[in-house]
Amino acid sequence: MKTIDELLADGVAGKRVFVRADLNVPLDGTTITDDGRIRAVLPTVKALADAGARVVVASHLGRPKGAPDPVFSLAPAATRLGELLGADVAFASDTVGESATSTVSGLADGQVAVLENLRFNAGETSKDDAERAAFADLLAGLADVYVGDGFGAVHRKHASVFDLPARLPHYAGHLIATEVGVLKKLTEDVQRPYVVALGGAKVSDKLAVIDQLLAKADRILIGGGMAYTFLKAKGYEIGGSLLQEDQLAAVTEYVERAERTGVELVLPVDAVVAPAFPDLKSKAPADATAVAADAMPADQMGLDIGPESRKLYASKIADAATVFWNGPMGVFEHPDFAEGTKAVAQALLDSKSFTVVGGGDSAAAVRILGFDENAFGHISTGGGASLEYLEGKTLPGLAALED
Ligand SMILES: Nc1ncnc2c1ncn2[C@@H]1O[C@H](COP(=O)(O)OP(=O)(O)O)[C@@H](O)[C@H]1O
Ligand SMILES: O=C(OP(=O)(O)O)[C@H](O)COP(=O)(O)O
Repeated sequence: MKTIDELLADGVAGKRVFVRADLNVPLDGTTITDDGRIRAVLPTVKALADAGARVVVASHLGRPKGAPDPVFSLAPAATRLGELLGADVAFASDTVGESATSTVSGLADGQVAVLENLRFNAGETSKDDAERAAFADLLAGLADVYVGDGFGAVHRKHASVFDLPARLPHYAGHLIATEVGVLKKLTEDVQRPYVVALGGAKVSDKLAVIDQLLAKADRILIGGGMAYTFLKAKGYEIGGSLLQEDQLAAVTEYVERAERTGVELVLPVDAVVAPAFPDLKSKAPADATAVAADAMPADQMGLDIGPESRKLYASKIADAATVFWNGPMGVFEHPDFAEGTKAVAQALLDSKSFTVVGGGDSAAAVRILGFDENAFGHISTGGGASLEYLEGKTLPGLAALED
């Protein structure tokens, strides 16, 4: 894989360089609540701009449905990128249309532009190769060189991640090079006990990775939204909690396989429940109570691991040599459901292990809840991406950067 250092050594002055970033930041309206992913791509954008490139930054944000949707505009991220760079950043109000074309052709050497959300175009995420290729052709028209630096999206076979690099000279940016460098160590030479803590809301994606992780980790702790599919599979009432019905049989098999192979698969013994999903804006009290995992009322939903689970998970992390954690244990954005995530973050810091925290929301949670991000071994900008890398999968966005 060629890195940006080679590109810079060859000279990029005057060239249009397409930087596929992951600027998928958490938003409260148009306010960015954590800008970690924007800061993470700064070294690449700055190095290119300083070298006189015309830098075209592109990203997805959220999961719009292949058409423009103002809720998912990248405009706030473009503004923040400009503030962090200390320079004006142009913003194109579309991705491959008139605004993008004129914005890119108006760039002077050393200037930066951000395109509107890639996922406003159905071709970006299409499963149809031809539809993706057609969109990648349009993107390729905007640039001379491609730099892949959106680590959080390298597990997606999307046009800007997978198809576009094939059409342009391509290089890995600083962020991807750093992320892969750290995660590679966890696949090659992991110190044991190796504990993996999983949570979050992308339940379907994350349940699927357990299949491979069972062969790699010594202990897997299950929290967040995915816990309830396990509890349901045990026959428990889970009320209105998140449920991945089509994976009930798979999780039953995971539990059996873990028992057979001596992997500890640890489930919550209690949960913090409430009658409805909390208001994350007002943060009004949510009528939360802690109940045993096998006593969840049918008219409530599980929104965090409970106090006994917090102690249990901390004890399972305490003697680890390596911990990989992806996915908040609960709806940490609301104070009534943040304790599980806080307890796991604290347990990582209290252990003497090498700690890796992965995922946009997990990394944001660590910072928003007041932990010192530098106290962790590595904070990865990708959750699904780092998990799939640790599974040993070939990631489309990394394969596409190979020579
Ligand atoms: N029990 C739960 N029910 C619903 N949402 C949850 C639950 N636990 C955690 N979450 C949500 O999971 C989200 C993060 O999930 P995800 O995107 O999978 O993590 P990451 O970005 O770290 O990979 C957070 O916004 C949090 O509110
Ligand atoms: O937030 C992301 O992934 P993550 O939640 O696994 O860290 C990436 O931006 C990828 O987004 P996607 O899961 O909508 O493809």
